[in-house]
Amino acid sequence: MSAGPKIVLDRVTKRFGERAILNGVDLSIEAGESLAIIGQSGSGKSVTLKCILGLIQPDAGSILVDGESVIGLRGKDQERVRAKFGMLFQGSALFDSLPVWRNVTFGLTQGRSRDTAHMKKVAEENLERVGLDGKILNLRPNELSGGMQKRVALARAIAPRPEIIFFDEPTTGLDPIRADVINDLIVSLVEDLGVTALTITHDMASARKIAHRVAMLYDGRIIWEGPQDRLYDSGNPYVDQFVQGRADGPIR
Ligand SMILES: Nc1ncnc2c1ncn2[C@@H]1O[C@H](COP(=O)(O)OP(=O)(O)OP(=O)(O)O)[C@@H](O)[C@H]1O
Repeated sequence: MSAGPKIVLDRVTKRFGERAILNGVDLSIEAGESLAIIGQSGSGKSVTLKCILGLIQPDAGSILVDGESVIGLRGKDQERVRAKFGMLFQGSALFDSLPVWRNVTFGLTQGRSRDTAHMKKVAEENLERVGLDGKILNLRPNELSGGMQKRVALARAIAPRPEIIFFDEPTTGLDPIRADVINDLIVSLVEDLGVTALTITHDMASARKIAHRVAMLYDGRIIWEGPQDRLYDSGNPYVDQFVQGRADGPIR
């Protein structure tokens, strides 16, 4: 493993047809760091994430994970890099046709049944880590509340013990109290498991709580980054307008 940053994006660009979405994104995330990317709808947060995950190929620039270029990887190399990643999807993305325990262990078994007793135990351990009781092992996700589904999705994301976890809008769809419970859980998981975390969100309370550092994406670039406690005191008019949700300001 390299001693440098865990993830580095250098002048990453991506256009779809005529539209330049990423226009030279530079970003560096240290091992064990939690970084949140904020930005308007359509600013390219998900595209950035997909570029790192290898789901979208950037047009130019480089993306390194542990010092290794991840652009254009295929086959075994791609699998090896993807094994470092865990993902909490927006909306949880659980399989309603599978019981909770199979959802949680999905990344370990790829959906194939394998040593049921052992996998149930693994699921129970991971559910415990997110504050859920083993009694829900055999329930289907659609029998659970949105907050519980989010926890099950978190348990699934951590079950393979990834080195890097991506959180895509982790609090979307939750009321402020349940959102805060999820934020607290994410903070403790990141600390306890020592993972590197990258979150994309429009929820400022979540960004401030989850992240050590926040970066704002605007007009295809990272226009500001700083410690989370500077978010409301950034001195940057774009960040100010965005975090305060004002209609007037430099953002059109
Ligand atoms: N595969 C694609 N083909 C064409 N356009 C795309 C594709 N993926 C994303 N886009 C466009 O790129 C822009 C940025 O999308 P992206 O999903 O990254 O925004 P976002 O910042 O994550 O927004 P939100 O906060 O609403 O999720 C959007 O205008 C979107 O329509």
